Amino acid sequence: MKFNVIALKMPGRKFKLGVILVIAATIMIVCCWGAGEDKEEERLKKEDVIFDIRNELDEAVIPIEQRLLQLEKSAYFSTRKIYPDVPFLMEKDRKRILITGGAGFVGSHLVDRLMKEGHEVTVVDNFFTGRKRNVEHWVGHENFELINHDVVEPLLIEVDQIYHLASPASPPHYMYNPIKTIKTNSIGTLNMLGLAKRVRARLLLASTSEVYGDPEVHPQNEDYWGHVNPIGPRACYDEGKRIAEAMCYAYHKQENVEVRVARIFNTFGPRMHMNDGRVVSNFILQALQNEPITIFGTGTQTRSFQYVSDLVDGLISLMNSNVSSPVNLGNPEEHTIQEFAEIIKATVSNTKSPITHVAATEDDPQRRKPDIRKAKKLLNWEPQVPLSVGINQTIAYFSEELANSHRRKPKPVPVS
Ligand SMILES: O=c1ccn([C@@H]2O[C@H](COP(=O)(O)OP(=O)(O)O[C@H]3OC[C@@H](O)[C@H](O)[C@H]3O)[C@@H](O)[C@H]2O)c(=O)[nH]1
Repeated sequence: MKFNVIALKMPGRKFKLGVILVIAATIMIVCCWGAGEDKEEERLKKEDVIFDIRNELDEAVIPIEQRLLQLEKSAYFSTRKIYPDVPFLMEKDRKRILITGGAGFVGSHLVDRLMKEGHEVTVVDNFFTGRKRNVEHWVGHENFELINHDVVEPLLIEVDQIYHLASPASPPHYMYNPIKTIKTNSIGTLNMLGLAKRVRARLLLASTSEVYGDPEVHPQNEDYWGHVNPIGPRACYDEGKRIAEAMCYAYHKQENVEVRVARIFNTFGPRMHMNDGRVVSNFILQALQNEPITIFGTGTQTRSFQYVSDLVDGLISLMNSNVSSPVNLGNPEEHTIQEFAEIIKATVSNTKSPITHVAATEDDPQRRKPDIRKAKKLLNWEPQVPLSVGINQTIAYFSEELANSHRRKPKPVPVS
């Protein structure tokens, strides 16, 4: 408008100047306009580039985020343990139970049964022959506790019942450190009886058919006093268990401690140690690996084998009974060791193992078969699992153990 005013006031030259100014202004405006357009274009381009980068980043990041989420979920579920079903017991029915040697072969099966009944179970084990893996499926459960402790040292813990199983039980294991075996069965039992006395708990001692030694009475009933060599290689165990029984009855008489004594005959089943050294695990492992089945001596010596679940039933019945005198727990089906080797050979499919004889062991009991009339009458207990069923379960267990141990074996280093 100002240009026009000038132009109007000064016609001629002034008009030209006005026109020039108008043109210049227009050019400026157009230029500025053009520059503005360029900037806008640039901005849009930049936005496009940013958009593209974002898209590419999203494409790369989203799968990573999803994978992380999956990993988080799986870590959560793998650390969140699924326990076997445990019923809720009312306070008056729920017992606090201590199992010494509870990570061992028999002990761990007893743990399973008592946990599944809904009791509070504390395991004490020094892991000499026991293994954490036998009870690891309960670790972390609110009703379960695992204590690494040697019963040779005193222990103070509030419980209602004590199953005292702590002791090596296989001949090569208990002979490996005979002094320790004696200490475990004598001092260990003394400590547990002292605990039972203090907290007014009932104690069940896992004694053994070995208290009958190399028996002159057949089958062995609870009244038989036994035939034990007190200075032989087995003495650490059979005399150890005899003193443990004597201690139980001394505490019972003198201190009114409630005691139960189970004389356990040969027992077998899953969770026996690969290096257990007893006849059942030895023969099965030899047959599975096509190695010679080694009979110690002539093979005419006899044994009667019970499956571990039957023993667990018997132990619980005895603990909860009012029978304070010793009770045999075993399966009376008797076999010579030669027969037993043949049974294993016939049951392990496709085995090429020959049956061989090696030197007899010193003081090996020649005949053993439990008289279980007392358990039948007073506990209404007798074994339920036939030998063939138990053997098949145990073969399946050791096959799996062998497969796992081969998987775990390190690969041989190639020779360069
Ligand atoms: O490889 C073997 C192992 C063992 N045997 C024989 O098989 C028989 C049984 O021997 P084990 O080692 O299995 O067990 P034992 O009967 O000698 O002792 C057992 O008795 C009862 C329990 O208290 C104990 O678990 C254990 O001491 C013995 O006659 C033994 O000499 C073999 O012929 N070959």
